[in-house]
Amino acid sequence: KHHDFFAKQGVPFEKPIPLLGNTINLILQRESIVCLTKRNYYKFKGSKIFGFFNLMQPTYVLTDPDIIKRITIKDFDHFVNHDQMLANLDSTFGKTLFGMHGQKWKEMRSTLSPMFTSSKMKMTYGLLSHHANDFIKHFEKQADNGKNDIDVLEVFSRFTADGIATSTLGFEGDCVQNEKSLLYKMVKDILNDFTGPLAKFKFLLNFALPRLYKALNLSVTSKETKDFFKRAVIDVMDERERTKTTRPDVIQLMMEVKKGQLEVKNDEGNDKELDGFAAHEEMNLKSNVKNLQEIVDDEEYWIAQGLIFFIAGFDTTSNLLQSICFNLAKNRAIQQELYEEINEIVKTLNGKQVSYEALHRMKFLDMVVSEGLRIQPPAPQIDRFCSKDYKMDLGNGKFVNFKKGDVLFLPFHLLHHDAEYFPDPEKFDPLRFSDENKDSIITGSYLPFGLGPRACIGSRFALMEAKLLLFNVLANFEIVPSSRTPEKLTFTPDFNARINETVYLQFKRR
Ligand code: HEM
Repeated sequence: KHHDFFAKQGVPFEKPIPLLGNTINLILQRESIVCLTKRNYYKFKGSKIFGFFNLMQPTYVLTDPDIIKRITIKDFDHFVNHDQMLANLDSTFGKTLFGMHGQKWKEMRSTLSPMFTSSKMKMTYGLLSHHANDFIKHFEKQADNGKNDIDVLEVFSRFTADGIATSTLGFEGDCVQNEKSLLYKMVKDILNDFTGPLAKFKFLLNFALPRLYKALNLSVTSKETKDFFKRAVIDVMDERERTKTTRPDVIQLMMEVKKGQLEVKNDEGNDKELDGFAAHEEMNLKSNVKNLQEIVDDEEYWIAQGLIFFIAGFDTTSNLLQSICFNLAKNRAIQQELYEEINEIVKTLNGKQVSYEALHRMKFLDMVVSEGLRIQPPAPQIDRFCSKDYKMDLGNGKFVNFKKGDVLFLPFHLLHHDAEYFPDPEKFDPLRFSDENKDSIITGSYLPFGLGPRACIGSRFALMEAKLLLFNVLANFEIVPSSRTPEKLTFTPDFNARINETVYLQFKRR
């Protein structure tokens, strides 16, 4: 039906096959979405944009940083939302910040953003650093018991699950200390809800036959998951209200929002000096408040936010930590330089935990984390949905007319690995982010947390968590490859493009 969609616009594309479009290799699980897009990224790079048939859905792939900047920042009003498909997939997901649309999204975003400023992060830092201590003790015990070849994603997932539970949801998860932790089982189930084989089937069904999907009343989030977040968010709020207890976490901030006691100012409480290079700077949305009361009174919205903070926060950060540790094990000189920076601080601590300020002032640590986010961005691509027609000037005498309903892809991973923006892109080189070099990074070519008003709301939390864990791990252990460490990291052959290999590493006590 849409066969000539791109041809009419003069946009280059690869010939699709009926029904499956350009996704045959994805469906047959032969290659990942990243590898699939990569071929055409280089073939059509000169055109700044190319077409891709995601099954029957024509999707524009943007390859030019300047165009990405215009779509995500300057002309954001035309591209406020993500693809509606996600909201249709699951009604709870539709109420998360990620799934919300238009005016309601704007109001929710400006309501939630004060929760993620650096001043609020400092507030939750104490809870997190307590977990970092537990984590190190656990690692030491493992090392003493001779267990020294560790699946790093598994342990880091346990740490990030505990981190999100304690500082976002307001309870102790006990995932690191207790192998059989209930929360960790829940976490695995949630991940499976969204990435398991049944989820893949539901995604496909919703994509190919949306009316049938709706008629069958299917959803991705299971009843157990919804019940869990109801208990973790609504019941906890009620309990605190009843017992008049408070705790420095996101639930508390949500309670303040509900009562209208948290001031809604997007740029409040940020400390640029302490934010990492990759941190997203929140933008003022200037939205007229129309729906806020309706949102605040609907408990489904708060359950949904608990869910999205968890999904968006725990898997991404643990994947980032996995890739950084992998690269540090492979690049020992870089690891040594980072250790020396850490050790300078450790010497001043007298056994105490590093402070928020000292952690965030560490330059080399920030460079290593920024490079980790470049080489293996946990979200390898993201979409935008055109909600108002838009004529894009490609700057080479050509124009593309985006129509309401069009879907666009921003291929973060490919831009991060494009030698035009990052020379010798496969090399793990934190110096790209040194004071001398970082200003030459082109906006729109480095997007680990996305760009513009819709970028990741939790970037400061993620950076704080990753830095805190790396600090503690490297202060106590040297990371070395084991005989089971993979040579390189590749992607799962599917749309999720997760790391395919199990990354085993050894942690030697210093
Ligand atoms: C290394 C860790 C993380 C990475 C790489 C990451 C990356 C991203 C990306 C790429 C987006 C989409 C941005 C766009 O469309 O331009 C996003 C959105 C989002 N992230 Fe993160 N994220 C991380 C951690 C977190 C954490 C810790 C939280 C919460 C505690 C979080 C909450 C969210 C939410 C709620 C959204 C949707 C924002 C909206 O649509 O307004 N993320 N993230």
